[in-house]
Amino acid sequence: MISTQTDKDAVDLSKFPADRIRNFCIIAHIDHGKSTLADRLLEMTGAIAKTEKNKQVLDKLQVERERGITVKAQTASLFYNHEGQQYLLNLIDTPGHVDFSYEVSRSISACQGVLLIVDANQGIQAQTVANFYLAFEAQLAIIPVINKIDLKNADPERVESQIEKVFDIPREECIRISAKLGTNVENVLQAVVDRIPPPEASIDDPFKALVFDSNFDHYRGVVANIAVFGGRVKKGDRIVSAYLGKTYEVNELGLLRPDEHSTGKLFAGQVGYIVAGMKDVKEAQIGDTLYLQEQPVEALPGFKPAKAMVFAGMYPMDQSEYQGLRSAIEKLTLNDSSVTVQRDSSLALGAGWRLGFLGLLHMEVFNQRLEQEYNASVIVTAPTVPYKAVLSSAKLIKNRRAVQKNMLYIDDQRVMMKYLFPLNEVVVDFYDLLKSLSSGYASFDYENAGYQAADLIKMDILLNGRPVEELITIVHRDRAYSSGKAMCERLKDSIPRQMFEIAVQAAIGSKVIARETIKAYKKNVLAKCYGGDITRKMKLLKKQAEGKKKMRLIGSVEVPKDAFINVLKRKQK
Ligand SMILES: Nc1nc2c(ncn2[C@@H]2O[C@H](COP(=O)(O)OP(=O)(O)OP(=O)(O)O)[C@@H](O)[C@H]2O)c(=O)[nH]1
Repeated sequence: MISTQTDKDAVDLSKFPADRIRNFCIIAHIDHGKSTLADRLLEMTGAIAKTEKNKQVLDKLQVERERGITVKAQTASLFYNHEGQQYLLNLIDTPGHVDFSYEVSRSISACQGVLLIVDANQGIQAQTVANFYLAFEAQLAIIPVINKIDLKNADPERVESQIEKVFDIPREECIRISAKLGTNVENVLQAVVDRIPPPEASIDDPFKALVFDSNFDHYRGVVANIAVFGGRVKKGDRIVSAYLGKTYEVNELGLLRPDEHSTGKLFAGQVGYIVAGMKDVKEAQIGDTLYLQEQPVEALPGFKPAKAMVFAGMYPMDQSEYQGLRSAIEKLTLNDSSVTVQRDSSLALGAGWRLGFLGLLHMEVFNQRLEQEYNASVIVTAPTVPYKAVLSSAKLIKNRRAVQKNMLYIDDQRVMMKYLFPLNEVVVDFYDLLKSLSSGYASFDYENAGYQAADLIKMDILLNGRPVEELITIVHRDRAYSSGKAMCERLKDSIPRQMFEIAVQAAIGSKVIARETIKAYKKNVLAKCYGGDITRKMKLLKKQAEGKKKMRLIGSVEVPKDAFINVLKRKQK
């Protein structure tokens, strides 16, 4: 699969004191070419062979290759000869999408510098700005790289002006490259050595390492990626995780090139992986500090657990698949500690879970991985965002919509605007709408601005006067009517006629705001079967009985399971 260099067994890490190490990551807006540049850097330093097969080497997951996006940050150590010296360059590839900015920030905490990639045609986009600030606030050296200069409509001049204006970085510092063709990529490697400072880490200090990523391996348990901030660690050492205070023995450790390459030890300034018998990624929390049992140190600052912002119900398509889905979700969350899982059950969909994600793409990727890697068929309900409810008898608070915070002209064609939005408005279809309204030109990023009071109400859906628990939604008062009406219409289309009339209503408190009626209809499956064929009659009756099994009874109304799925499921794009 991935061909690695042949001298890989001959690494003497003690030959790399901290001053000949550079730890950096590549940050950019989505699709600006991070993974392509990473591939070129790997090729040029001999970590991988130059073949078509090695496209997007750092994007290991199937979903990453299919969607062409990076979800999980990957790390690779590269050896680079510069002016007669050999350097160890630790490259951390990072995801570009908003949902994964948490992964970017933890990768950044292991680095001293970043390559900030900007597409020569598209120029600065929303995540270019968001990622720049993550690096800027962490006081990292920032090397602006203008990529895709081979494109016919590339305009590196204009992008350099944007970089000067928005980030206050002199245009002379920009490196123009084509990651695809390899043009000027050598200059990027030189700039990494010349402009990024080495890690300030002394081998004489006690061992101290930052966990910046972790994966779960079925045979070895947790494989944690660490940046060694001081001292040294070797196989057999007893280490402690500062957060949980648990002690472990180091079973294996080494470099990622990008495949694991066991070295038996790691020194100050180096980045690598460590296996120490941890059973769960929650034992190797991102941002946690590791130290030697006999040399306790103060934990590194800035530990910040990931926070779920979008929640959705997940149910097996059929309850007989519950165990299988449970084990698939467990396995997947073993690798992704940012997903929260709570058991849930629904009258309509049976037993399932309520899962929390960093954002919508994160949720979609999780779902796609469940289906692709675990062959699970899942019903995903409409996503919701967290609310804080103040229970009071009457007073509801003033309606708040998007509020403009500021505006900056990046150049004569582009403007950057900041708004305060209710998260609920953003997570569902805002991004798609923005993209289609702007013919794909606008880009968007968001960060959590905390809870804000809003005029939200609980909306019930009633079937013949009986509320259906799983269809309760929280809506903005202004949207209640349209969303109630849409839900009633979708239910009407999904519930078959029955022997009595069915009222489908949306209500707020005791007030009905929308109604659809399903007319009575007596379905006699035998009507067409006059004559004597008894086996055919039996067959039809059996089919009808089977159909009934797929129904749920709400009051006296039989509701097909599909109806819930149709109403609860997010609209397919
Ligand atoms: N013409 C041209 N295309 C490029 C260049 N670099 C990357 N691309 C193309 O741009 C697209 C996106 O490149 P990726 O490397 O996947 O982008 P990315 O930034 O890693 O994307 P995410 O990981 O999803 O954030 C791919 O189709 C690449 O082939 C370049 O220098 N020139």
